[in-house]
Amino acid sequence: MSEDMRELKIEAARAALGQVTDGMRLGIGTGSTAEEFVRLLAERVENGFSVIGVPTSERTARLCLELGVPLTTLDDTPALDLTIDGADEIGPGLSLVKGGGGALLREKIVAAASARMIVIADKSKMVETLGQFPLPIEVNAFGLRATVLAIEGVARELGLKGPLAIREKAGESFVTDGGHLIVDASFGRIPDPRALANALNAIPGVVEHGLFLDLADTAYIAGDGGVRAVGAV
Ligand SMILES: O=C(CO)[C@H](O)[C@H](O)COP(=O)(O)O
Repeated sequence: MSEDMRELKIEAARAALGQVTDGMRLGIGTGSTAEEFVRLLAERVENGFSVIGVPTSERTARLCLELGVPLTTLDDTPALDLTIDGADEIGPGLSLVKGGGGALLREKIVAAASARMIVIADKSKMVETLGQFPLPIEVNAFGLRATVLAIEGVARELGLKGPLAIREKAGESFVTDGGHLIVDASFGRIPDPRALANALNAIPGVVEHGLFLDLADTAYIAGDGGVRAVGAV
């Protein structure tokens, strides 16, 4: 990642930090942009700021523990004030594609348990139509081939085309924190994300998918001209 790109992620994270107030219960996202947020948050915590966070992945949990950000679980703290997370694509109405880092299931559970969700990203994530980034679909390993066939079936019905790939890491199937697999669907364009989300939700082997609809309230998008807020501020 270039230094300029990292700087944009830090700027977006800094804007989101401005919305965090003392005592908040936070959902803490996953990915390189969310990690810049964790680093900034840790500096505030070191200076006496009191927050408690629910991490959306083991990776984020490790970074928080390393930097001294206090953590809790959703079982102990089931209602959160604010979740701050990155995204792979940000489309119309703050519809999102998430899951590039494979944490979409916990990310969605945490976002849904939060009163508010702020997305932080550099400007490259803004798109007119979702789908250029392959859509991550978390699936149960049991019946994988049947589930892939079912996903192909709903895609066909919705006029979507494009290969489905089982995600791999270091030559092995990638396994999520929840013990599931990820199917990356390269549809290219998803004109009706809601129809696709509903159809995927109806497939038993699909655990969750990376379409985040009606979850994000605000996005801080960093570009050359500074940080732009989209949505409610
Ligand atoms: O959904 C995610 C992880 O599951 C991330 O938020 C998404 O992949 C963006 O990551 P980055 O900030 O590194 O671009």
